[in-house]
Amino acid sequence: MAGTKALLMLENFIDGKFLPCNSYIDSYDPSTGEVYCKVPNSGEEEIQAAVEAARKAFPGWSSQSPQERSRVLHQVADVLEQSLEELAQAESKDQGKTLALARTMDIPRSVQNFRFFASSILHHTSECTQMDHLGCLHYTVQTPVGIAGLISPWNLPLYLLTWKIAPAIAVGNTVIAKPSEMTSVTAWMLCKLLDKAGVPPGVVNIVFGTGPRVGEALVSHPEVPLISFTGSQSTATRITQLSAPHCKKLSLELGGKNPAIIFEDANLEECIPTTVRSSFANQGEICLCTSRIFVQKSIYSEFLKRFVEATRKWKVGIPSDPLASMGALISKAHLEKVRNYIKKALAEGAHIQCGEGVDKLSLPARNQAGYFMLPTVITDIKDESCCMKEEIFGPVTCVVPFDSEEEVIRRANDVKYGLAATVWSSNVGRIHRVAKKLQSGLVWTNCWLIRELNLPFGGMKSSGIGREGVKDSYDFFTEIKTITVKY
Ligand SMILES: NC(=O)C1=CN([C@@H]2O[C@H](COP(=O)(O)OP(=O)(O)OC[C@H]3O[C@@H](n4cnc5c(N)ncnc54)[C@H](O)[C@@H]3O)[C@@H](O)[C@H]2O)C=CC1
Ligand SMILES: N/C(=C\C=C\C(=O)O)C(=O)O
Repeated sequence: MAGTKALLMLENFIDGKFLPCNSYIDSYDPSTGEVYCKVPNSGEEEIQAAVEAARKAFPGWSSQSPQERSRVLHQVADVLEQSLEELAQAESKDQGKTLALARTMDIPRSVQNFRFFASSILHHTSECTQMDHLGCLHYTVQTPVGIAGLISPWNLPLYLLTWKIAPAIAVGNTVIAKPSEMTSVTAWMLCKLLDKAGVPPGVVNIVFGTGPRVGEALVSHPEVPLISFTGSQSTATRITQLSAPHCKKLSLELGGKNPAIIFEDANLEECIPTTVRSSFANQGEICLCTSRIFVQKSIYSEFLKRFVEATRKWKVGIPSDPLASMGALISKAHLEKVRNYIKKALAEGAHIQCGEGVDKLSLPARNQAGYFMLPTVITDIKDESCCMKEEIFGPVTCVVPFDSEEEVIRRANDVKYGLAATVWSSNVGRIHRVAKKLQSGLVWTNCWLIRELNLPFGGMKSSGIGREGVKDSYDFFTEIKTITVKY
């Protein structure tokens, strides 16, 4: 038809070759609501082909020296860096995030992921003990597990996919990755760059499709001894059930209901802009985003006034708008899910200080069908509300007062999640004391999202199992063995 744009057709990448699929899934541009891409709707057949390719490549790749694998990973980082703009444009169009965020966060961090593990792989040491009285020496060795199954989400597509691929292949595994069917384009673009970077065929295989179909085929495959997953708790439960008969190694990085705790001695000049960003960055679609803000009563009114003013300046716009702080949410269904939480809050008697249903969102005509909403601040809401207990994963945050340190720690911990938290105070003793008592795997104090890749990343309680980082990822993607030598 006249004016019909050609759809972007993705293909699976198996054994270093692009292969078509016999059925496809529509993939949407979140800023327009239009189908612009077709993603392979793969299944067991494609997973079996990927397993055969990964199995064939494993001996060669795992026997390479760390130095050689490091060299290849640096080359992957180089080609990603050279394609930064193209990748950023694609990520923004596919996920709905602003182009500015893709340029400054998503793609640079994808590059860093490869560089980081290319370096760290050269510095791991093993352990050794002596039993001289028995004439024994004991030492450990760590070897790659084999074929790593990697399942990544739609919120930080290339950023989180490479956070799994890089360590997995750095230690000598081969991988089968399944990105989210909603954001598959940059993974497909990565495949095109792997050959250029000298990654041997079969080392990285990317199979596209839905979770229940191809995701479960990957999770259930007996030759895939390990699954690294980031996404929702419900899916993690399913993956755990399916992998249990095979006793697979699992890393589950799940969601959060992250508190910000703001004491009366906080530096509000720093706290407010950072807490706006921690609440609404990437449309609030980051597992580390703040969605509960506890403010000490003596400064509650001042904080709320200034926080609402600052939130109203957090501009929603089309992703290519250089002035936009926030783009479109990932899907129509997700937008409705987030909006329903706001309706539930209103039904419980809460107040909407700004955003959805209060302020007006103006968009160009071609973006009216896009999945946009305003950053929304809810107050006068009870701790028992679903908006204070459940992961909304959108640009919605609740602001509530508290009196004492003991009270706020109890309330902040009173959720099933335990991923991240921020604490704001100029009293360093209080910072250490509160941070230690919070049930969170990550606590940022007087800041947010300053990432130290060398240290463990992950959550407790329903926020997941396992950690990722230099030693944690190395230990996860390898099997450790203790060898005793009697002399
Ligand atoms: N990073 C995080 O913490 C994320 C949390 N979420 C939460 O999950 C909610 C639902 O988002 P979804 O995209 O549906 O997340 P999801 O957990 O269903 O999807 C994440 C990945 O898992 C795959 N998957 C889904 N079902 C599967 C199955 N049965 N077996 C194997 N793989 C499967 C998906 O295809 C995707 O690649 C969000 O609203 C948010 O609350 C979603 C994405 C990221
Ligand atoms: N796992 C997620 C974010 C990780 C961020 C990082 O490693 O810096 C998520 O949003 O699901």
